Amino acid sequence: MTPITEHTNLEAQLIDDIADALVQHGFIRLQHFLPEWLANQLMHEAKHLASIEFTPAGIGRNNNQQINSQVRTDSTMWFSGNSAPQKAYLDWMEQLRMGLNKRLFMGLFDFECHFSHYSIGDFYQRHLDAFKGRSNRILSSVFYLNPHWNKNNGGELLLYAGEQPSPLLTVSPDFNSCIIFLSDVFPHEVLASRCDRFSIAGWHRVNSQSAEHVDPSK
Ligand SMILES: O=C(O)CCC(=O)C(=O)O
Ligand SMILES: [Fe+2]
Repeated sequence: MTPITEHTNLEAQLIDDIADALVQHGFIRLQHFLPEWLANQLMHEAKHLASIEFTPAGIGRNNNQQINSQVRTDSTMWFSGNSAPQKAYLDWMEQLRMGLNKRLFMGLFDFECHFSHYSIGDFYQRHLDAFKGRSNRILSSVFYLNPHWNKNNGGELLLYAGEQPSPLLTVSPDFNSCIIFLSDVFPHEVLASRCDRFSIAGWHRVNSQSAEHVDPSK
């Protein structure tokens, strides 16, 4: 296996493609997003930590986080950056942050993310990750860690165009694939999963100090 210390760089071409897609469509779906060895290590870490470190996902703000099992039932663990695979993922997303700022002047300030585990029957109802002008979350990304996912497993992410009732995009949570979208543009939901489903949900944010309303996400 390739050692985790191997230097990984996001190709300029990939950042160009992401930037172009965000301008044109507001989202992009990517296969083979990370080097295979890194995706594997993240998958193993998620599976290992799921039973010992993950906790029921919260909804709401910092000090007033409530678990609302009507809205979502997954379990999560925020990245601390303490393990090599977490560091490598954060580094990858940092390169994306800088690349997008350079190309699109998005003013992205930082990135935060958590592992998610949806066990059998878990779902996340239709929601927006950010409300226009009221959140510092700008760009949502979901990276998937599920080899051999098939249609019978459910657990698709549905992405909607605004209030439209039928989805714009149905995303199967396939291993090493990723979806990136503008946080305040696309409502989305996770259909009930019929298998264990692992992912990393993350947000590139602008500086909350300069946001009109501060809306911490964790
Ligand atoms: O896991 C997914 O496909 C999406 C998760 C999500 O929407 C979120 O965590 O905000
Ligand atoms: Fe979301």
